[in-house]
Amino acid sequence: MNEAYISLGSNMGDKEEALRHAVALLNEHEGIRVLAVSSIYDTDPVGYEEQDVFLNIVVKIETTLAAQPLLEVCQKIEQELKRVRIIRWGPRTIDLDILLFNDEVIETDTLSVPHPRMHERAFVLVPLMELDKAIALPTTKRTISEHLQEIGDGGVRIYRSF
Ligand SMILES: Nc1ncnc2c1ncn2[C@@H]1O[C@H](COP(=O)(O)OP(=O)(O)OP(=O)(O)O)[C@@H](O)[C@H]1O
Ligand SMILES: Nc1nc2c(c(=O)[nH]1)N=C(CO)CN2
Repeated sequence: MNEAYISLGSNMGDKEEALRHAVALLNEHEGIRVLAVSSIYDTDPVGYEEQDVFLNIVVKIETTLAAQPLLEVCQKIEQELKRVRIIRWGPRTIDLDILLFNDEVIETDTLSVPHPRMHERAFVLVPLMELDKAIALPTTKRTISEHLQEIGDGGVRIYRSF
């Protein structure tokens, strides 16, 4: 059995509904069980700033899937939510990123784990910290709380519990 952490973010339409739907779809997959979900956080956009605020969460899962098939499930969920939203209620979006997969370091054309930008993103570290403070990145050998101390909380604030 593998253990993984996935970051989910949404900044269009009914963001909370998109997060809840994506978590339900993950949990409905026969090879995936959602073990824990962080609170929902309100986060200012990082990178391209001329866009709406995000809601972000992190989930902890156990899975019989290897990392690459797990990525494919995440991408299918992204497509599914985009497709449904566009048809029914206009554009919506959701992003799923694999943060950690066991304590493995994976570097392929399609997948980098740990996610290469996770340790510089408060919208990832703050919710992840809620689930597991002590976990260390196999690349930097530093804990989530050490990385968070370095970058600060970035104004990330709790929106509500999941
Ligand atoms: N750990 C990972 N989790 C999810 N996708 C990954 C990961 N590592 C590499 N990728 C690749 O990244 C691509 C997704 O890129 P996308 O344009 O959605 O990036 P983004 O989510 O906007 O930005 P960022 O990667 O900085 O969060 C996927 O096609 C996937 O193959
Ligand atoms: N606050 C926040 N900013 C972002 C996010 C996100 O999920 N939350 N995702 C991005 C691309 O993956 C880029 N910027």
